[in-house]
Amino acid sequence: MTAPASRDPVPQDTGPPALRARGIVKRFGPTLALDRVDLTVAPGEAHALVGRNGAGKSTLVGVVTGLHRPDAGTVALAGRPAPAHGDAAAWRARVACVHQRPMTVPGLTVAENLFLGRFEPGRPLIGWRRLRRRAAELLGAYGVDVDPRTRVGDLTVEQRQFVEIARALSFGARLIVLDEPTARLDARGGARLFARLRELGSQGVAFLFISHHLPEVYELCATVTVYRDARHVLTAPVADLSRTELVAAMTGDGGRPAPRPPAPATAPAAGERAPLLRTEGLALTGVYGPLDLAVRPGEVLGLAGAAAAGAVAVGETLAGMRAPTAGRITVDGRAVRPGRVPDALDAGIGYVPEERHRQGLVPGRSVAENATLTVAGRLGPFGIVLPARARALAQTMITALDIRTGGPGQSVAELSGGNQQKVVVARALARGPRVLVAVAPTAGVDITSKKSLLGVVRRFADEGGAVVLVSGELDDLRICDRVLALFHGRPAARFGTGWSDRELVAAMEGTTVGTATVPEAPTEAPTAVPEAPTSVPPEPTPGSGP
Ligand SMILES: Nc1ncnc2c1ncn2[C@@H]1O[C@H](COP(=O)(O)OP(=O)(O)OP(=O)(O)O)[C@@H](O)[C@H]1O
Repeated sequence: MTAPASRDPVPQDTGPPALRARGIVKRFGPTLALDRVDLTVAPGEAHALVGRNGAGKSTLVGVVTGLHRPDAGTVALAGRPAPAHGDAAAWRARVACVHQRPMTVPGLTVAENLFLGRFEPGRPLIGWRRLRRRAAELLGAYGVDVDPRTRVGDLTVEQRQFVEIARALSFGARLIVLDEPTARLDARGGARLFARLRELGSQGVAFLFISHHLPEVYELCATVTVYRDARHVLTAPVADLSRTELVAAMTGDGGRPAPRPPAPATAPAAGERAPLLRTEGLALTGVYGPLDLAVRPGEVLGLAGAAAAGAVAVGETLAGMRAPTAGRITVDGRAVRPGRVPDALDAGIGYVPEERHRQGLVPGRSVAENATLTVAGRLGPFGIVLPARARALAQTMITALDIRTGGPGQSVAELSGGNQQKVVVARALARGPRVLVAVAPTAGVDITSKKSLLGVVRRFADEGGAVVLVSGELDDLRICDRVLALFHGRPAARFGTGWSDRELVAAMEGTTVGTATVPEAPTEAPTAVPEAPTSVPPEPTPGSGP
């Protein structure tokens, strides 16, 4: 991405900081989300802001982008005081945030989105043709190769992010906040994004980078700031801080150990080896298949691949969210009616969706209500939910999954992103499913919680459940007994335990290296039934995994 020729490149380390936040305090009711925190980002600097779920990162982003009014403290952008709270246009001209979730309007074209909010009332309207031409010029100037007539909803995540960055820069912003920008990109997409960010950085554009993925912090950023429990803990050059030191700063000394989660309600007898979940010829035309999967009790099957690989759609089909065009699904030998969520639930399939904001949570409801949504029928007579019972069940889940919340009665909308994700997992487990289908379960979850959450998934299997874990994250896939890599919806390679990162990434990208087995038939089911339970790799430890 190259800046337009008219923009003078700003040399690094000159001029006032791109961002200077001092003594920021922000409360939400009784919650102190930020306690006198500071943050300074130099021009052209890529600055990481890291911390555990609930540390206050998103709140700080809200304050420095004009979304939240701080209770105390000052914000200056490029040496000038930040605009007044509520003056959205003025904020947009100074700083922009590229979120995990699209902020662009999916139904509008790229051109329309680029010029959204740019015309003030009373100013002459611009013709569509001119709008498209100007959009093409703007995209060209920033090196974004996208047709301005494309609907934003039809863009890939990567293209959408580039459009959002180009849009922000065209408004004049020289500070861009990136909130987990690589969470939904594959490895190549992430590399392309970083390359463009570096280019922009060399032209003086500063980035505030929020990520739970520590290797990315080391790869992209010069400086890192750590917040913990609403406080600023440290700011240091990334090169001066080892991974262990960084994790220690994030977790502090009082890192709570992950308690054991409740066992699945209907754990099958040990030694039962018939597949619990099976698919036969499962296919969704143009997306994936046909697929023959077989997952036994005690097993975690990984489906590796980004959304484009069809892996997410397989998960959605198993959960009844999508009707397949062919094939069938059985749980414990019984056919599950396809395309219906209630039937999948009744068959014992628990589901952790990818898009927790869209599919996962009811925002206005409490943690207890959300966590127990799928078990309402069991929480009291005649379908009446007894709040005390719901709260008690939710409290078990809060403890088991280390959900940082004021209590079961708190609204989920008030939780940090990572803690919301844990509520989604809690809900999937609340019903005591026999099969768990989890799509990108650790997205947005901090390093310590990630470990405990993957531990929960692994234990669910160890206690007799069957798991299908759909993810492009290598750390997620490390807990799997077997991994099937999909490419364009077809099995590209399968692995037992002990694969190398390079092998698996290559398989997800459609090439094979090393010891991967390329399935001849469209099946991943092992030909021989293992005699003993497959070995479980050790859980990632803080410091050894991101
Ligand atoms: N709108 C809100 N109402 C009430 N409390 C809130 C609200 N937004 C955030 N909080 C609380 O403020 C604290 C900080 O949350 P924040 O979202 O800033 O954390 P975070 O570091 O971004 O976490 P994550 O990594 O999980 O996204 C949390 O305790 C959270 O519950």
